Amino acid sequence: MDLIARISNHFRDAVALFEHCQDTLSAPTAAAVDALVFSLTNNGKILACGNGGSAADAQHFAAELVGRFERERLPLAAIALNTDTSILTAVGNDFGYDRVFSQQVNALGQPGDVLVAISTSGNSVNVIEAIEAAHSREVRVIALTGKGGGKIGQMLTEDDVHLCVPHDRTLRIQEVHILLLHAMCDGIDAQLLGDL
Ligand SMILES: O=C(CO)[C@@H](O)[C@H](O)[C@H](O)[C@H](O)COP(=O)(O)O
Ligand SMILES: [Zn+2]
Repeated sequence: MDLIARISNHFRDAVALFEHCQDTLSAPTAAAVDALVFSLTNNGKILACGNGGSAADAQHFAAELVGRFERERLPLAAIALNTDTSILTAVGNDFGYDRVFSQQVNALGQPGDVLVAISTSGNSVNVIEAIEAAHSREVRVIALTGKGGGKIGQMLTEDDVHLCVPHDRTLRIQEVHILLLHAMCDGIDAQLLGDL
């Protein structure tokens, strides 16, 4: 296959997946927005975490909440748990990489907070342990997964929101995840500031 055809296939596959997710994930994403707005307007905060590309997504999302999305508004309380290299290296070195997020959820999480847990496989152990810590601290979980949801899909409660992208390729799942996170930012702004 030539390179242009190969790239063209990425567009075709992504469009098909986006159309499918439009039908299946719009309603659960609205539930995620409600959970985020309820937390943020009741003195809660948003914790976000993930590995690799999902780490980038978590910090991207936190930046849009603390800074701004499309409109000026008050800063919103959000922290990405994958950004502090001193915490990551100290906890990773002293206790193991599996604990790098749960240690921070245990340090920072309060009842009423929300953990946005991002894992395309649903099987990253440090994200799983962060969800366990969130459950033990009455922190609601919004999980962004793919590949059937993995172990994370099995451990979520009915208070949590599961946004599982029905695809097996990490790159496609990540592309939907960033759309979902942007849709959440837009939904939060619409709830707080009114429709554009
Ligand atoms: O961005 C990519 C691949 O597109 C990678 O960096 C990817 O995020 C990493 O392999 C992660 O460790 C995968 O973890 P997860 O999504 O399965 O939790
Ligand atoms: Zn990637």
